[in-house]
Amino acid sequence: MSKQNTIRIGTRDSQLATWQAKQVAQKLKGLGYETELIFVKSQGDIDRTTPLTELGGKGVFTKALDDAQLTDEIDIAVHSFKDLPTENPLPLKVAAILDRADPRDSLVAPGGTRFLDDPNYVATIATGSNRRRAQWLHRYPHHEVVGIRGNVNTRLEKVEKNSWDGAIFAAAGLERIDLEHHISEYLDWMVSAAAQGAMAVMIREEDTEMEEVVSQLDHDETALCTTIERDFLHDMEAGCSAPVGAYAFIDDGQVHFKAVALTLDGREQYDYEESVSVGQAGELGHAAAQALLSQGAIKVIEEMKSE
Ligand SMILES: NCc1[nH]cc(CCC(=O)O)c1CC(=O)O
Repeated sequence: MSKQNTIRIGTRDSQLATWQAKQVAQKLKGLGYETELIFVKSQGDIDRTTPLTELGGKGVFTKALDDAQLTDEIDIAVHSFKDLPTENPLPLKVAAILDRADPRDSLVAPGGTRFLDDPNYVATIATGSNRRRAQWLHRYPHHEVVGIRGNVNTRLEKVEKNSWDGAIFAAAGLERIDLEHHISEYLDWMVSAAAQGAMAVMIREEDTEMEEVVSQLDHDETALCTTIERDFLHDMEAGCSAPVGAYAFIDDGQVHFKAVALTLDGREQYDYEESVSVGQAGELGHAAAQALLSQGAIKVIEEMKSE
């Protein structure tokens, strides 16, 4: 790739996706490359009402970008890594995983969070995610969880308009577009989605020039942690809409990993927690899936498959 050629960066057109693509553009500029943004609408963005679980699940947000890449309309695509299916049959690959932002889930509660302390109050919480729903109901079995769809901005609007007590958002999504003041509480007890808060840059598999360019953006520690998380998700064979969480972080040469799988109603929860040295961490995601499946989490997967 000669530096005078402009790198065409494909992105969805939501505010968050645009912010993320601009971040990549800025980093590439810092390395001396010219870039241009190309906006691509995904089915998930066009149809904003059908629940994601019914829209065909896997890849509803990524397919349009994949197509644009395969037809050479764009050179690279910027994705929220958690939106990328763990299996990819296309001749495309992730060439860089960027330094992770805040991985946590957060609660937006326009009327405050005091209701959380009242064991008799039947709160209504909005989320479109089975993972968030199941973990919320596990902790607050007397609450009601309702579905919500849309990008970060439209979901926030819905929370302001409805009489729900709260809605759950990825903290990174709100922070990136300067909406973190809406966060009422960080849900430190909730296990995040695999790769939440991390961005991935995709290239065409054969594009060695782009690979050389983009791999300069890769962040070793984030790559290791998100690989463990996604190995776990993959082995749970549960897909992106499964009530499964996974989070790894590195501290002082140790990888700390937490994984969780729940039944959709949140009544049963299977937990895994392990710390190993960085050099030993390669199989951690696979080991966690093995452990949880043999403890009975196979039930979670069977439930997902019958949905
Ligand atoms: N599910 C959509 C999605 N994909 C990535 C993010 C936020 C940014 C990230 O987690 O990297 C969000 C919004 C959310 O979950 O609230």
